[in-house]
Amino acid sequence: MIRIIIHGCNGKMGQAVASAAAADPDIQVVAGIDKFPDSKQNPFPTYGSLSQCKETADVIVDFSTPAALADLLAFANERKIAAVIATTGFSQDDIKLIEQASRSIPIFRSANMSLGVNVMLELAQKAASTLGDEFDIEIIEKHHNQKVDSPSGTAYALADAINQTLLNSKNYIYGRHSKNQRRSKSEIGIHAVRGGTIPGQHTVLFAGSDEVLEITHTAYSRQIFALGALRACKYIVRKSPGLYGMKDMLNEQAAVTNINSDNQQALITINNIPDDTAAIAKIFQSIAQQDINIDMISHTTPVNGQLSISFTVPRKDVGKAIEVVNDLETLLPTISLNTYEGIVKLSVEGPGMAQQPGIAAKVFSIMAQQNIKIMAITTSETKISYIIHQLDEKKALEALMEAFEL
Ligand SMILES: NC(=O)C1=CN([C@@H]2O[C@H](COP(=O)(O)OP(=O)(O)OC[C@H]3O[C@@H](n4cnc5c(N)ncnc54)[C@H](O)[C@@H]3O)[C@@H](O)[C@H]2O)C=CC1
Ligand SMILES: O=C(O)C1=N[C@H](C(=O)O)C[C@H](O)C1
Repeated sequence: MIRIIIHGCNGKMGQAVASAAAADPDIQVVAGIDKFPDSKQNPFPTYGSLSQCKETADVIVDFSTPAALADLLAFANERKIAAVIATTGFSQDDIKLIEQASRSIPIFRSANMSLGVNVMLELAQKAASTLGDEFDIEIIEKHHNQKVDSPSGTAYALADAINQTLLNSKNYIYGRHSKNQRRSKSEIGIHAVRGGTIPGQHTVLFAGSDEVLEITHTAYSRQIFALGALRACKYIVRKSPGLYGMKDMLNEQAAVTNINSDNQQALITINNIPDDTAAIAKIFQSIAQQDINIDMISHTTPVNGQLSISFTVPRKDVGKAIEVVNDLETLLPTISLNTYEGIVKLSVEGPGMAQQPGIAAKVFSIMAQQNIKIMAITTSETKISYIIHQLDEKKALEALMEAFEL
């Protein structure tokens, strides 16, 4: 159970977080803080200031106002509890304060807790990297008539992400009222619309010659932000001091999304190959000439001028592959061959693996605990593949699935 304090609990978002928390069996709201503590009836103690709050908590979640930041950070630091900061409208000095505090406590900060906007940030960066030099970029955000800060924190986050992709070559222009001059190429225009109850909409518009690309995210309720904030609480509570954001959380959660096993492969190891690239090329050329498809390749570093190479081929082609290697013995007399047909290739993959250290350590620790021997390993940015004996397949898969909660 994670115990949270909601800072700004009587506001629109504070109330949305309280409702989402009530429906989450892993979260308990131990207290709320609000400048107007009596403006709502809450099922948890509600105080007018942080200094009155004596409840013990794991995380403080902030949807309040930038003016409350210093007290919030002092409270979290004194109690040594993590903070999820969702408030927007911070100044550069405020952001420095948050960075400073994150040296002592774990802090999660995001101007937008929804999943969609965080995918949108990446889409906008991708579009900017292709279109940015030739297309004009404008950001339009629409929010309810109670919103105080303008432009929205999300609009800034989108502009910053795009500008970073474009090597900070753009400057921001906020509206064009009374500017009687043409738009320059180096601008990102940012425009805020306020009205009614709109929970939040952001559009990035790439306008080119005779074509326009628009990327739009629409929030239909505040629940998406509340659920994102609770997800952030569960993430930040087990972190060491530092500043974290949605990208860190989503990458970590996407570090391993898939585990596959393939028992249609055989492993071939060629030992004592001369440490000569031409010899390695010759081996793979000969195999290719027989139309044999190779999957994994791993090799040892040379010792005494010789190395070993292991690779997998479809089981049906093992006979052909052995013949090829035997035929090479005249040209490469030192080589010797081992084949293993009773093997399985396991692949552990996930798009966030590239940004997440420790996945290989976790995978192979699990294999070690299960006493499973590893016969070959290859990796890509998003995948670790390795060979084990087929008798170990079931216990390896069960242990991996449990450890990565798949
Ligand atoms: N990161 C995200 O995904 C989202 C962020 N927000 C941001 O959250 C903030 C709050 O938004 P809303 O709930 O719509 O505003 P709101 O005005 O409805 O709520 C703010 C609450 O904070 C309280 N408050 C003001 N000063 C305080 C202080 N010194 N100590 C404690 N409480 C104080 C107010 O009394 C109010 O109840 C805004 O900055 C908004 O932009 C809003 C939605 C999503
Ligand atoms: O104030 C709001 O409502 C919202 N604020 C955040 C922002 O400023 O970007 C996030 C969301 O758009 C709703």
